[in-house]
Amino acid sequence: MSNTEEGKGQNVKVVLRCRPMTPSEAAKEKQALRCLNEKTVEVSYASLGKASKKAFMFDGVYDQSSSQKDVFEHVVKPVVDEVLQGYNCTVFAYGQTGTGKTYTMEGEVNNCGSVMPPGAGVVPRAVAHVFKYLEENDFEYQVRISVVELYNEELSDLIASTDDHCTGQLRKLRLMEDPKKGVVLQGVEERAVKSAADIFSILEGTNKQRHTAETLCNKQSSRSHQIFTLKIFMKEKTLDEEEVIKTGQLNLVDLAGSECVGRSGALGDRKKEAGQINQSLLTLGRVITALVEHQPHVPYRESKLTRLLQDSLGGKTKTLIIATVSPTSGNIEETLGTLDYACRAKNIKNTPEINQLKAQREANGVYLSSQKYEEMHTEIERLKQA
Ligand SMILES: Nc1ncnc2c1ncn2[C@@H]1O[C@H](COP(=O)(O)OP(=O)(O)OP(=O)(O)O)[C@@H](O)[C@H]1O
Repeated sequence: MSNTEEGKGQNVKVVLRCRPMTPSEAAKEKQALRCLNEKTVEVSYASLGKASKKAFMFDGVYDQSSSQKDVFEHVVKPVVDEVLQGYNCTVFAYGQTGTGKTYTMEGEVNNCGSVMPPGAGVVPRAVAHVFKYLEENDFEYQVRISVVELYNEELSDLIASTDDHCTGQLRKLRLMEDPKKGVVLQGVEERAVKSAADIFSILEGTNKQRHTAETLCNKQSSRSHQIFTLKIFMKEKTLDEEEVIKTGQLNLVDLAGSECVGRSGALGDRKKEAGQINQSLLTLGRVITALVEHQPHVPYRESKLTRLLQDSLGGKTKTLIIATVSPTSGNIEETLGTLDYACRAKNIKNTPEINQLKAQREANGVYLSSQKYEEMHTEIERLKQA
């Protein structure tokens, strides 16, 4: 994602990751997916009794042999670097249940220290990369995180719920429209953190919280969305001793399993699927269609997920989608659905802006208007004292 495209419109970036076969799949199923090169995948399937093949192109294709480190270094690290430059960025994992969304986004979160375990996914690696950068550079910074779960159109604050000492009740949140900030999560806990280790220990708590609640209300992880947000405020001095304030926000989203939607649902057959499907995921599909087809109305307001992530789809945020698929012939219909969906999403255009301000970019950073500078300065001071 290049800075030169700022303000001009930039397509959502979409990469594909295919997980390995499990031993039982390998014993009885055929491989239906083949990576032809680093950007193209070919799928083999039967259509009307005839063997067919179809190729799909993405901004990157990661096959069964790709490691967690490969995916982070090639695809996500450049996005995190943009956040450190003062952009808002979102990374979504989208795909059928069991195809590796949680593995890709979280992977092994426990035991992450200065050396990442090979299984560590996007979240711990992004966190470690952010703090390495902040600690290596000599400037003031503030980092705050929130962890929110969306299930059945109900938003819960997983950090605040952890403080409720395992009552099994999740702290509910409301979405509100703020005239200045747009859609905000009223009362969400944005926890100030001083190190990557602080975040890893919070995530151990939120994961436990999620599992406790899951057992109590018989929730399936494949039906809930999890949104991890990291906000960074940085105060730097230029060579001329001028103060520069940058802020960046990174949203890392592990979506619900896409089979909850079904292909007919994504096309708008609302009646048939009502009550069974995930409203947010269904609306996400409709929002993508509306944006790609340049429809006059984009139905962001029809679900909480799309309201929350409105800026990531057609807005000022830089967005990356990691579509995950299974390689087996048994999952071919879902795989084709994911590939179609992900290909369409490549056509969404965002118009990234630094901090959503008309900031002037110069060699040493981002210069803000004095009024905005004062606003941000006050906000940083407020956060420090909180
Ligand atoms: N690239 C991969 N390499 C090795 N194992 C993987 C990979 N992707 C997924 N797996 C394994 O496959 C299983 C399912 O993965 P995961 O739970 O991440 O799927 P999911 O898409 O998040 O499912 P759900 O929608 O139900 O939450 C896990 O045991 C995971 O460890």
